[in-house]
Amino acid sequence: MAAAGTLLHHVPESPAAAPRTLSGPRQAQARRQAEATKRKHQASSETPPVKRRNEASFLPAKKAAAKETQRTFKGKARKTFSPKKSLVGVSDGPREQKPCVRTSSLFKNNPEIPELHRPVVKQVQEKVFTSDAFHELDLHPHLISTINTVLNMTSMTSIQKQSIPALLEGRDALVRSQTGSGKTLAYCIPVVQSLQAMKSKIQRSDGPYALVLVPTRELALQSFNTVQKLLKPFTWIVPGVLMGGERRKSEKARLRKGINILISTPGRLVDHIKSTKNIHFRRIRWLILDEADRILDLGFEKDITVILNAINAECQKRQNVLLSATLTEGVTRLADISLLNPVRISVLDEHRGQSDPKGRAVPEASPLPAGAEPDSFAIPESLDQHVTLVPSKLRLVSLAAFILQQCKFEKDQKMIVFFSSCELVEFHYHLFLQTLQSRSGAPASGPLPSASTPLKFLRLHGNMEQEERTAVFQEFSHSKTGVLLCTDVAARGLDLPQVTWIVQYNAPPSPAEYIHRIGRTARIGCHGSSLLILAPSEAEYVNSLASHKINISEIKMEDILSVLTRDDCFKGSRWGSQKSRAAGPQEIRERATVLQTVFEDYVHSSSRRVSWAKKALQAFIRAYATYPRELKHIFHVRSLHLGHVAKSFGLRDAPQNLSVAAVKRRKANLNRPDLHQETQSKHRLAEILHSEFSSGAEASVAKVKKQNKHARARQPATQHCLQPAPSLSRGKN
Ligand SMILES: Nc1ncnc2c1ncn2[C@@H]1O[C@H](COP(=O)(O)OP(=O)(O)OP(=O)(O)O)[C@@H](O)[C@H]1O
Repeated sequence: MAAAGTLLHHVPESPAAAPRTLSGPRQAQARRQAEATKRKHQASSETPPVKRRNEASFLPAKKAAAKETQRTFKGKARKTFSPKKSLVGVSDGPREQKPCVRTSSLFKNNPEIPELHRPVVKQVQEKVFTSDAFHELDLHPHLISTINTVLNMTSMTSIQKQSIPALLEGRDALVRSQTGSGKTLAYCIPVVQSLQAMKSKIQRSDGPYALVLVPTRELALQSFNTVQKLLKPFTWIVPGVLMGGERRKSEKARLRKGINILISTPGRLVDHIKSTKNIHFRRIRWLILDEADRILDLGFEKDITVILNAINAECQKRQNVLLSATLTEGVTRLADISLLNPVRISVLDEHRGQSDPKGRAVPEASPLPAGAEPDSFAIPESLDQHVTLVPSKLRLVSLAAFILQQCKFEKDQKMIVFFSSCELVEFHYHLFLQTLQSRSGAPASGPLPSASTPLKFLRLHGNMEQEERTAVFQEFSHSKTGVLLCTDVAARGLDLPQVTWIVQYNAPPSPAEYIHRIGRTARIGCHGSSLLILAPSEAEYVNSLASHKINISEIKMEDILSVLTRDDCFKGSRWGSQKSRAAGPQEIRERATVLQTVFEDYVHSSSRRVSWAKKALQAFIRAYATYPRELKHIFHVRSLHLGHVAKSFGLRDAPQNLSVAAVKRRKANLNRPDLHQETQSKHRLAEILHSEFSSGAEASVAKVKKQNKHARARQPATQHCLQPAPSLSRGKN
């Protein structure tokens, strides 16, 4: 496979540039063509039309764009190398053997980018820290010294100051505070304090006293690490984590020996409830649901029902705590059923403004104030949120340019890019690895751009082996720079230090997920930024966010693409001999086209890669079809231009079979009116969520899926929709 350096030449500059795949008369012919092109090309680049160079608009009206394109190198290249004769592909050979490639009409026929009339809203804000120290709490002195010396923390955060005393009183609680505000310790400290103080000293063989459920394996590991640190002085209390992926046998052995504070993902725990004899919940005193709204969500309902039934069968009295940055009324209502007179703890601005003009947190836990909107979530004050509107064809180059801008030309940047599915992560990871990372910092010509940092890409999603997932998680955690491409598996709870940028390449399905994704930066008072990439047809999503008091400012696409002028890798041949000129819109377009060509060449260099890109495109469309009903008017598959979207997967044309498949599916649906569309998309969403957050017992999951499929086929259609968990369903009715 060709490295980036070899790819970044789109027009042959010399006879030697003819691809080595040709020989004899064809090669001579190609040479002649190349020379002719070069002459024509040079002629045009020597006298670039003044009008074009001074153009103010980056994305001109259709007509102008079409005219423009004919005169640019794209037009020339197209004219000289008609598709039939064009020598598609990449070269594995030395750099002088430059491929001549088909070019991409990136800037033609794009929809107009609308003016973004974003409403400015006042975001809900919370104060992170208090001036109160941990030693002011009634905690065991060894616990306080562990917090001070092992965790290096002295003052409490607002949510800790409110939660710890309330939980130590033995109350059930709903805890809501912004992302990165210290909710983990807000429940871990009371759990450890209460267990170490038990009159009859805990034995390992007693089994679990506290059960902590979290949605993902990485979060399970992270929470386990925190608990383990807090337990340093209390060696007789044993923590343990069940997170799937790991060998079930060793987990069984650990369960047999005894785990007193058990941290698990729901799926894995269900797996053990069903298959491990000696798991029991006789002594459970604490049940913690971290990221409670996620855990009580569609994808986990069945698992949670199994777990609650298992616990309720053995122990009735326990303290329940639900935490999340986005606890909504819906979740609260569900929680009311299993919680006993819970205290609602939140650190809202409204509180602060009314009762404490100095902005200190309210000292006592109290219910949400009457006027507070339950679905307006607090966002860290130091988080700058941005949005950019990018036509589908330009999405891929815009994302790549933004990564280059932040992570190559800025220092010490650490970025997380969210995608809607595992396939999309895999596709972009390999594409960027082979085109941007390989030889990154080694442009095809000219010196290294100043202040450039080598790019490092990592990826994380639910279809990876657990060992690799853990290794990536650790590597990205400890790394100062890098780009992590991931699904929502990394959206909740993960505390990855020093993340400076969050990019959402695919819009999230709900404001809550938006909050959690951006919440991976600007944690515990640090500064961070986020970028949401939307298509012009999706611009209204900004209003939808504003209705949840989410304030977001625009970055123009051309400002993102302009970074390409900082790296001569992306130089169009028209500018070949000219040095340091002011970058005009035309040059930026040419460079964006060169970059797109690099991607297209990579994808089209083998049929395997083409089908892989098609699969990724298919996955994108599948995920696009799962947006909830309230967002369907913004994100509807019908509004996707398949050909344009295909470009963002490096495909030169829209795959024919995709649309046929869609039509077939539509026809099939028409034949089966019993399959309600909404039910179907709910199923798809649930399946995606389930696979994303699977227990790790993949074989059994697949088996269960298969069984379910058969069972569904046998059941009447009305039963297809996911039934709410028995114990929770009453709350919904
Ligand atoms: N009192 C404190 N002083 C200093 N740092 C703290 C304190 N409490 C927690 N932290 C640190 O703040 C970071 C965020 O904490 P944590 O992960 O618990 O946030 P969170 O509220 O659970 O976030 P999310 O909603 O995203 O899950 C962690 O690195 C944690 O170690």
